[in-house]
Amino acid sequence: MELHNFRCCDPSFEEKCRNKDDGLPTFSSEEQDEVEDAVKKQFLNFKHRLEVDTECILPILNREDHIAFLKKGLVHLSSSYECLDASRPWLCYWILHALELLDEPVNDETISQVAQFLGKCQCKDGGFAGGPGQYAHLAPTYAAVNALCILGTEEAFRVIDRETLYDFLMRMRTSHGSFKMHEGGEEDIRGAYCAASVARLTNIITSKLFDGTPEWIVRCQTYEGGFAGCPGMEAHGGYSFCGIAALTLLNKTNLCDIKNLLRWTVNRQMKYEGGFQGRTNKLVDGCYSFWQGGAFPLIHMVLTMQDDVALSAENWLFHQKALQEYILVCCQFPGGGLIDKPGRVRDYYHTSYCLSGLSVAQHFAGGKLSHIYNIGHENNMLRSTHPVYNVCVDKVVHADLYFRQLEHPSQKSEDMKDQS
Ligand SMILES: CC(C)=CCC/C(C)=C/CC/C(C)=C/COP(=O)(O)OP(=O)(O)O
Ligand SMILES: [Zn+2]
Repeated sequence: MELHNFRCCDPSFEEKCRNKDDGLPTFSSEEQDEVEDAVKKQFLNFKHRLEVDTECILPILNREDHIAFLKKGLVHLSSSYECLDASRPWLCYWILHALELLDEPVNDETISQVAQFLGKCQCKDGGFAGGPGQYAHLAPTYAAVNALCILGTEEAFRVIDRETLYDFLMRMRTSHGSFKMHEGGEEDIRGAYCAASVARLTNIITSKLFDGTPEWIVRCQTYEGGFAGCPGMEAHGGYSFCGIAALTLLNKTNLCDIKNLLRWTVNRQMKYEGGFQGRTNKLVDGCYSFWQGGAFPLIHMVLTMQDDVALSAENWLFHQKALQEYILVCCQFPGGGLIDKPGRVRDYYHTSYCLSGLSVAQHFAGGKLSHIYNIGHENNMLRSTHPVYNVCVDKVVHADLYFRQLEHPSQKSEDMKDQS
C-alpha cells in the first residue's frame, strides 16, 4: 500500500496568512470570506482523497507555521490584545503550553520576561488577575500557575506567593465547599477545579480548604452523565473536564457515576466530523478535543481501579483516529494556528486546546494502559500532556519536586500553635 503525505492547506493561501505579520487573530470581513472558502475547500479535498485512497493518506501537522504563529504572540504579549486585556495570563499559558507540546524551546530572556510579567499580575492579597492592577480571579490564577510551571525556572517558581495564594483560595471558598471565581463573583465548577489544581501543584492543599468540595462537585453531575457549571444546569464538556479532573485531584472519583460520564462523553464525538461537540445537539468544535478528549484518560484510570471492568489496550474509549483526522484536516489554519471549525479564524485558545487534544489522541494513557498512536506523518508527534493539569508531564514532575520541598501551610499553623 502506498502512503502519501497530505498537506491540508492550500499553499498560496497559506503563504498569504503566513505573511500577516501582526500576529493578531483579526481579519477583515473580505479576508474572513476568503478563509471560509479556503478551509472548506481543503476539507472537501481531503474527503475526496479519502474516497480515492481510502486509508493511504497521512495528514501533516504544519509544525513550523504553528510555532511561528505562537512565537509572534509571545512577542506581542505585553503590548497588544486589548480585546483579551483581562486574560493575559491565559495567553501566556496557551502559547507556552502549545510550544511545549510542539517541543519548541523558549529562550532564557523570554522565560524571564514572561515570569516577571506574570509577577505583575499577582495581587498583594493573593492570587493572580487578568492583567496588572486588576482584581484577583481564579481562572487567571490557574493559568498563571500553569504558565509559571511550564517556564519551570527557579525565578518563575519564586514568583508564586504561596502564603497569599492560600489566603486567596480560602477567601474564594464558600461555606458549602464550592468556590467563587472572584470576590463577589459567580461560584461554579471551574472554581473548584482551578483551586484544586493550583493548590495541588504548589503543595498548599489542606483538608480544611476542600472540606465538602467533592460532595458539591458531584451535585453538578446531571442525568445525562456529564457535569454542569452548577447543580441543576446543563452538562457541558468544559465543566465536565473540570468536574472529573477536580475529583481526581481530591482523590474522590468514587463519588461520581463514572459509567454515566463515560457514556455521555463518548456520545459527544461526532460521527461525521470525528471531533467533539461540547453538549448535546450543538456543533463540533476543535477545543473540545481536549475538554472532552482529556476526560478519557481520567475515566480510564477510574475504571481500571474498579475490579469489575476489564479494559485492555484494544479496548479504546474513543475513536482516536477520527479525532486526529478532524484536528489535522479541519482545524489547521493556513499559515499557522488552529481553529474551532473550517470557516473560523485562528486564535491562541483553539491552538492550545486543539494541540492538547491531539496529544491525548496520540498518547492515550490512563491507569495501567498506555499506547502511542499516530495516524499521520511521523513528524506529527506531540509531547504528552498531563491529563489533570494540561501541562506536559515532565514539567508537572519538575514543579512537584520543587514545591514539595517547601513548607506546607498546615506546617505553618502547627508552628504557630507550638509558639502559643
Ligand atoms: C479551567 C477552566 C476555566 C475551564 C473552562 C471550561 C470551559 C471551556 C467551559 C465552557 C463553558 C460554556 C458553557 C461554554 C458554552 O459556550 P457556547 O454556547 O458558545 O458553545 P457550545 O455551543 O459549544 O456549547
Ligand atoms: Zn472552541
